[in-house]
Amino acid sequence: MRDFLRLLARNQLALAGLIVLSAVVLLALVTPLLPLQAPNVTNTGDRFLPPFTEGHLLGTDHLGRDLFSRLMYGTRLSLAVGFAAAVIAAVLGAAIGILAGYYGGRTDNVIMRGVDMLMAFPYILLALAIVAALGPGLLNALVAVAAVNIPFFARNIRGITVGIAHKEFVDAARLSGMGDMRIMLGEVLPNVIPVIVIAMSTTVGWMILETAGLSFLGLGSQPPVADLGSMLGEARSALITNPHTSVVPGVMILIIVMAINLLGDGIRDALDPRLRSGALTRPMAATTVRRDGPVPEAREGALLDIRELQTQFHVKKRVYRAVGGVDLEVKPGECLGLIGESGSGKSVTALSVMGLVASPPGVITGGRVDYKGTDLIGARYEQLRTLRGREIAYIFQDPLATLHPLYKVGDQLIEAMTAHGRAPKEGARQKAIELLKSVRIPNAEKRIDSYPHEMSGGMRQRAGIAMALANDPEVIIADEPTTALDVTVQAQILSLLDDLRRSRGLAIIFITHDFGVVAQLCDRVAVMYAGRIVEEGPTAEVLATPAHPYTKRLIACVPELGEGRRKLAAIPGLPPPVDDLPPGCAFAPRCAKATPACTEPPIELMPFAGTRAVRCIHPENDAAAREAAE
Ligand SMILES: Nc1ncnc2c1ncn2[C@@H]1O[C@H](COP(=O)(O)OP(=O)(O)OP(=O)(O)O)[C@@H](O)[C@H]1O
Repeated sequence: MRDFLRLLARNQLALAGLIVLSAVVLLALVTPLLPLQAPNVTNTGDRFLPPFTEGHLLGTDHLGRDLFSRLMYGTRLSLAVGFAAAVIAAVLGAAIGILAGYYGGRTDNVIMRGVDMLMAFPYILLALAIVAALGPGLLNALVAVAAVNIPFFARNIRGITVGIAHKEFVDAARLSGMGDMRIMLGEVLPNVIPVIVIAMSTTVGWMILETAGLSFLGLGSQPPVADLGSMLGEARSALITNPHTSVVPGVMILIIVMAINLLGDGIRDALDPRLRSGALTRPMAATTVRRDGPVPEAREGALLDIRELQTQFHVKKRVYRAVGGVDLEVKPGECLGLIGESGSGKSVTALSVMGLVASPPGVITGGRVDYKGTDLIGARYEQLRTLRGREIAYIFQDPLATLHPLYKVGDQLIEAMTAHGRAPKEGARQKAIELLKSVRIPNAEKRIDSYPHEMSGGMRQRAGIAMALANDPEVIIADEPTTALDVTVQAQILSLLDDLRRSRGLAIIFITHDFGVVAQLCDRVAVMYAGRIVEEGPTAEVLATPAHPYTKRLIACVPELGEGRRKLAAIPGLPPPVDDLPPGCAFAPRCAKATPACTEPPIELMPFAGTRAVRCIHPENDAAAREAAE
């Protein structure tokens, strides 16, 4: 709540709306206590007095009634009716939406078709029809305004409930024996409340306007009682001769509705974390590049050479240094493992290669990614587009997130092959079947016509690999492609990738948390911590004699079969937040070997034991590694 208020207060327009609305509501609440003239007492001798006449701050209306007093009482009534209508519409609409979305099937059909029928009428006609049936009066106007707004809430909430009703936590609640009502109130409702609040805050202004509209037509508040709409209606005949009688309620309606809308927008932004972080802004086709320093030279012999890569996220005034100067290279036919704790920057490094980090908020602020002599960081979007998928392909952890749920796997494979215009459309289906066979999908001729949801997790992952292979790429970047799979399927996929790189000379960057996978597949391994490479070298050497204390602790965390008595040595503490990295070695606060020198910047990646590199001034196994190297 405190966070929400802080965020709301940061939005100056919303804050202005909040202040104005609070002032109006406060005045409306204390109106009966103020020494105002009676709002409904007529005095025809004082008709149409102009504003600032003595005793009448805003003048008088056509019956000589004090406009200031009528304005205050009218505002009170309009606000009460508008808010009441909003609450009624929100409660009933949300209840209808939750019931329809939760039960689905026939219940959903019957309820939503009823809602559709209500929505098929122009809303003002519907409101007029309801008031005509119930008779004019403020209470009936309230019922009418609430009724015409119920479908808006019902549709919104139903849509969200449909998504939530099939989530795992709802299934878990069902399995724990909870009844439908308890699940709806305890599991679904808390998840839709922010949406209800947002919808209410943005619609309450309409409802005040709609009530004012009905009163203006004489169907809402009845004389002599004033609300803002009826005041406008009564002032209609004197619009030209005595404009102040209409300007006074008109300006008040404008102030209230503007304040509510500004506040509503602010509430929506503060409640939605994606809007705050810029995640909902449409990302650009390629990551923004803002390199201030010199661009490093590429090294000889590498197919893909990442040099001093720096990628940051700029969220408002905060800078998240997700990748802080990463150096990696991979040669044809080589597999490089990239390992590190969650949040260490592995995925952002991989996505930066092809400019796939969402901008905003992502920005590449330095370094070079060299592919066959081309600097991909500085490349134009058109150039990146021709290379994406065709020369450098990705395999992601969750194939469901990359496969389109509405298209058959085969069609998606064919699209991947023909998108770059390399493969002719004829014969593409046959090639797709061959691709599925090459990734060992059984019964590929039939499976090509399956939708992603009809395949098992392992099959989908293989289909993802087939898509990555569709254009015979030179480099594959695999971001934890086996984390979600069981060990047998994982082993099959790893041996498949191993075969492919040997037979096709593919270069693979394999991102993982798992040292077992690294040992099985990778020639070399790079260990990442807090956005930097802390150790790099041939896999067997790094695993046998880890040089960085972090690598050593990371390996010690891996359980070993048959070593049930060994105590797993968890690393104390947590990685540092990337928007507040410590100076010097980022691992120092968690390292048993740390000395004051470790906290003095900078600590470079230094050559170690011939073939390796380590970013540490007190490396482990120093002597052993040197001996092994000799
Ligand atoms: N949109 C964003 N805004 C701010 N920070 C972000 C954003 N996206 C990623 N980050 C930060 O960048 C850092 C690196 O994230 P990244 O996804 O590369 O980690 P990772 O090592 O791949 O983790 P995992 O193994 O869990 O996938 C993290 O600290 C993350 O919080």
